[in-house]
Amino acid sequence: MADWLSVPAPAKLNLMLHILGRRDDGYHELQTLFQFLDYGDELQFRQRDDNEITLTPAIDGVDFEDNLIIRAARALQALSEKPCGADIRLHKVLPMGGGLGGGSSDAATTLLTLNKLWQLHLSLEQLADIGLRLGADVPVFVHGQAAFAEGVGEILTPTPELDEPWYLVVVPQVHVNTGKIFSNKCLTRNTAAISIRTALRREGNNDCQAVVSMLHPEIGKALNLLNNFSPAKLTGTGACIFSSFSSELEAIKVSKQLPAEYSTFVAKGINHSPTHKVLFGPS
Ligand SMILES: C[C@@](CO)(OP(=O)(O)O)[C@H](O)COP(=O)(O)OP(=O)(O)OC[C@H]1O[C@@H](n2ccc(N)nc2=O)[C@H](O)[C@@H]1O
Ligand SMILES: Nc1ncnc2c1ncn2[C@@H]1O[C@H](COP(=O)(O)OP(=O)(O)O)[C@@H](O)[C@H]1O
Repeated sequence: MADWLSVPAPAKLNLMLHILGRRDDGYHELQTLFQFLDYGDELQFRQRDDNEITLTPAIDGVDFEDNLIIRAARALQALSEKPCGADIRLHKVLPMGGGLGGGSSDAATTLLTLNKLWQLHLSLEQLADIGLRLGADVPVFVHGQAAFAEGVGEILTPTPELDEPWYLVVVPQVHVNTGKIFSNKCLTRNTAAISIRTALRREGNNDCQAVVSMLHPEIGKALNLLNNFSPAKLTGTGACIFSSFSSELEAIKVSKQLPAEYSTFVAKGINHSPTHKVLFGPS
């Protein structure tokens, strides 16, 4: 029996998120700055000689074939001429619908790992194209580099020069439906394009913040509270919010001053995905 291979699926933050317009297919043109966190889910893979894919444990409320891990595995199986299967274990840490990209990161880790185990020799570009069909955020996890993203999130310019602070992330106990935020009539959709240089100065906002705070007042409340300590922003379409700090200690200190009912974690911003470090070695 083959050995288990453990591979991380990190979270991401959207350090800014501007909505520039809406395309004919309903998707929105964005500008966003992605950075990874040294915090996330963990997947374990064991190759099988038959065509079976197993996944344990199941995620509550997500059907087996709808799980992005299974959808990613199926997409690669369809491209293989020989039988290829895998047993997959998932240690889920990231909140679902939290704007931390957990599902997309799980999918990207699955694409990268099975491409290697099944010796499919697909390029990162090919895997990112497959990933984009699973979700707009999958390509950045496949490429594994902090990046400024345009289009619907698939036109990526790596930003290795981004500073790597510590973040305090607050996890409101709310599930935000991304589609509902993008279809809300109050959403701002006409922000002027900015340069990467401006984004790297962390001057951008999150255009979803007003609508998300209106639909989920508890998120607005958490933003106001965290703003008392350090400027706070929403990641993606929420629900999570974050502030940056120059040290881990400072972030922990603020987390201890928040009401006890707030669920929080502290993590470091990183420009290179730990998934790539495990699968391809240090860059
Ligand atoms: C906007 C971001 C920023 O990171 O939000 P989060 O999901 O991370 O919060 C993501 O790109 C989201 O990516 P993901 O969550 O994979 O969204 P998808 O499944 O591709 O799309 C969900 C729905 O959101 C809308 N959508 C998504 C992305 C986009 N650029 N324009 C859109 O209008 C579409 O209605 C789509 O049906
Ligand atoms: N492996 C997975 N992990 C998380 N969510 C998944 C997964 N597979 C499918 N989903 C679905 O994708 C939705 C978005 O999940 P997630 O990526 O965690 O949130 P977000 O895009 O807000 O960061 C979930 O609500 C769930 O229905």
